Amino acid sequence: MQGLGNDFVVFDGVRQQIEVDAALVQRLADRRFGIGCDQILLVEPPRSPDTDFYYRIFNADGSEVEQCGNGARCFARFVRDQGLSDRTVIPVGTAAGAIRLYLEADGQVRVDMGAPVFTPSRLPFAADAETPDATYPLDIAGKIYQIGAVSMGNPHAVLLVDDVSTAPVATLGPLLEQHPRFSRRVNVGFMQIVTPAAIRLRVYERGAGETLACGTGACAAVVSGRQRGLLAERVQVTLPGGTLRIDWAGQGQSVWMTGPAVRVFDGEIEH
Ligand SMILES: N[C@@H](CCC[C@H](N)C(=O)O)C(=O)O
Repeated sequence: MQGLGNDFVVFDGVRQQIEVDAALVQRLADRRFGIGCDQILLVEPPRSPDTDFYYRIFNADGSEVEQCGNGARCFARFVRDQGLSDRTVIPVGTAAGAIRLYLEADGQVRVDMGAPVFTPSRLPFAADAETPDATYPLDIAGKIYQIGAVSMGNPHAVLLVDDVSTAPVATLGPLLEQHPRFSRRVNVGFMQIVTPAAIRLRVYERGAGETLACGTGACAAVVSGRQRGLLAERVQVTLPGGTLRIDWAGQGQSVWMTGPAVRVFDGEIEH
């Protein structure tokens, strides 16, 4: 499946027993020797009575993580297409808490991603104290960059750039992803503000490298832009793979993400 070109192998772990480990994920995610994907998603039975499913996410490098926005939209499309659910509103448990997926009449999927978290220790990010705009100076290879630090269930660092097309994603991305102040690594967003209602964004993802789109990255960028007083409540986020709509009313409120989710092919894996 794919959401704006951020691609996934999705497993039905409700009807079949599946053991996923890092070696299997790395093998399947390999674009030359495997199927190829940015993340592997696992649909599992619910772990609490207020949810219909449990959603697990593995990066291409084998690491299991807390949240994935584009994957959440694909998750909704998958459980409907596979006949695992006939609902249009689907509550789903994740390692980062419950989210709600809404299958819209026009084919788009809208997701209540929950409220962002700014407390540095909850990303985790090493900082003396939380700042009002959630930005922090960070020394990267001897140069100071001002980054926004936001958790959308998973950790994000957001940098402002003048032009995303020339942003140093391939060089600065990995240095920031592995920065020692982010003890569990971090997803790195490079955000260009076009107008208060439109941004361009590229994301160097933890455990996957630069992807064509990152849903939680889009949410984190809009939240960080709003915390800095630069963005409106509704923002069109243009990523290399397409456009997402992100809505965030402010502190304590859920971030809403709306966009497409596409099944590319079905298959069986022999083992
Ligand atoms: N592509 C995703 C995010 C996947 C997880 C991320 N790389 C992490 O390690 O937190 C999205 O659409 O949000």
